[in-house]
Amino acid sequence: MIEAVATEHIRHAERPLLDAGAPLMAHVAFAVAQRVRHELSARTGEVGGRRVVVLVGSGNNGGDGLFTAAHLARAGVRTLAVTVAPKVHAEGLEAARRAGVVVVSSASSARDSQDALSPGAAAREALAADVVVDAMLGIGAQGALRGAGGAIVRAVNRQRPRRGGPFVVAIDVPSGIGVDDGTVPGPVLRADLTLACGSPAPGLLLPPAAHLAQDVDVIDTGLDLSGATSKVLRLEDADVATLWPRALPEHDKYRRGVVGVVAGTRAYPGAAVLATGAAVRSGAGMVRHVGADDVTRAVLAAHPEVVHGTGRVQAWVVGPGLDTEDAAQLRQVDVALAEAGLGPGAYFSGAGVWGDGGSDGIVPVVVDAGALSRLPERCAPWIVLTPHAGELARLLTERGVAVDREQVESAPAEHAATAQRLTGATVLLKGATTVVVGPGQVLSQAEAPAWLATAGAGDVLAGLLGTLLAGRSREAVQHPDLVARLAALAALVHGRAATEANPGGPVSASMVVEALPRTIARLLAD
Ligand SMILES: NC(=O)C1=CN([C@@H]2O[C@H](COP(=O)(O)OP(=O)(O)OC[C@H]3O[C@@H](n4cnc5c(N)ncnc54)[C@H](OP(=O)(O)O)[C@@H]3O)[C@@H](O)[C@H]2O)[C@@H](O)CC1
Ligand SMILES: Nc1ncnc2c1ncn2[C@@H]1O[C@H](COP(=O)(O)OP(=O)(O)O)[C@@H](O)[C@H]1O
Ligand SMILES: [K+]
Repeated sequence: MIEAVATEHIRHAERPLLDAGAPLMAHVAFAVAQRVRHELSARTGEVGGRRVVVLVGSGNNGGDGLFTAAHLARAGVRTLAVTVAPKVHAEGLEAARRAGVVVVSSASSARDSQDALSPGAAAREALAADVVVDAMLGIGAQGALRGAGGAIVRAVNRQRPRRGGPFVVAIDVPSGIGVDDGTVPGPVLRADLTLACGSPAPGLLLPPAAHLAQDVDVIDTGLDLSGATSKVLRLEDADVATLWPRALPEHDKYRRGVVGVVAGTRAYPGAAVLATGAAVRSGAGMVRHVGADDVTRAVLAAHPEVVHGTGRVQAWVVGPGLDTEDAAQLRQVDVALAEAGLGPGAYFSGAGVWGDGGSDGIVPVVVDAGALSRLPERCAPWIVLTPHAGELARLLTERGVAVDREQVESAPAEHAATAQRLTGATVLLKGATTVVVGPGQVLSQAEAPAWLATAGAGDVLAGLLGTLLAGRSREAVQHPDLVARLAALAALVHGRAATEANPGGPVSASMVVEALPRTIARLLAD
């Protein structure tokens, strides 16, 4: 599991080390220089004589960059440091100059001096380099990258080819991202490699900034972050075996978990086929489908093991392909929501109301697509909402927070957290990076290949999550912390199955369903 702790905790953890004189910046610079040398040699076959441009800001991130430049120059790299602020880290500057780094300034105050380089010219230098080191801003960033740095990045972004071009290494974060919320308030140089100092900042895991950070590695600076409370988590493949509901010899099909799926209409039978198929193929003990007869016929033709009609379940999946005109189906959605412990109009007033939780009547529910409009005013945390950005915007607007899809996409974590607060439910917001917010928890998963943005993929995710919640139904109700993790687990496996279905190429939702059993087996064996 990757943990990105809020930058206030990083600051707090740095303090005692810096007060004790620990050479953190020297350590970071050495590690960054090592990686740059490694990349140069892997990409060009040599280190000496290659060209590196280091973009240097006013704070300690710039200091990291200047000491990195000094190391590289000493290794024979032709190193140009472009400062983007009038004042930069003094010792770093001296070290860089002493080592033979060519230092020029793009800051507006330096424009008339001999060592000045216009942002346009600096951008050309950067584009011609083998490696660019982005050391303009770290966790001290406030708002959009301003001044010469912003101008250089805009110019580079206009001309940088999609493939080829310089390899960009960001120190700590790509400069100018929202370090705690993952927003992208202005120009940012997309990094091919991000070397986080001590701990990744939350913005490296949260979209849309996460898409600009790509490959993230952490330089261990010895920070003690054990007291950090505010964080973003990302599950890794190694976490799957710990969280997955195991098939045990003493389990019969009921104990393995029964998933009830209320999905599909005559207009959209495919959603029911995909959601039930995903539930079956991810290992549910039994899957029941509730819907019109001809929809069930389509379901049974594809998955004969599905059982038609209602009965006891350990988790519900409601909403994929739902017809909001179908009164019978909507009634069944309301029944499922009522079985979560909170019927329409009911209020959740603390765990005590539900005794020890996990009694037969209380089961987790995945609420997708058409069923999102049936939510009670307050939900238990074991109700998991699975909207995409457009659906989340609608849900928030209905609850008095008027936002559109673009606003949700520009700050997904914030809007998912608002929805979590307003509903009480756990919220899984789908996207290229999927964000899950439960009470006091934020997780982010980025396994999905871009090919997964295809019709029906969301139905597959809902069915898969249904199996996970059914398999750990009681625990999910008794320990709601588990619910957000299971939702993130579903997103991880969904993304991995999409890759496994056709590595590097197009996938259909049905192909993802097909790939689930072998993907899960591989992840459990890892
Ligand atoms: N964690 C660890 O173990 C270690 C961490 N270390 C490193 O320290 C870094 C944090 O350093 P930091 O505190 O000096 O902040 P940093 O981001 O360099 O610069 C802030 C300065 O930038 C400016 N500025 C702000 N916003 C701006 C904007 N939008 N556009 C333009 N300018 C803007 C603002 O100046 P102002 O404009 O206000 O005068 C402010 O003074 C951290 O990211 C990591 O790299 C290592 O050195 C050691 C081990
Ligand atoms: N750009 C993308 N890259 C990777 N995965 C994506 C991207 N966009 C969406 N997805 C994933 O594809 C699925 C689409 O779900 P959804 O929009 O509900 O589709 P549908 O309603 O057709 O089933 C979600 O799991 C989402 O996380
Ligand atoms: K940076």
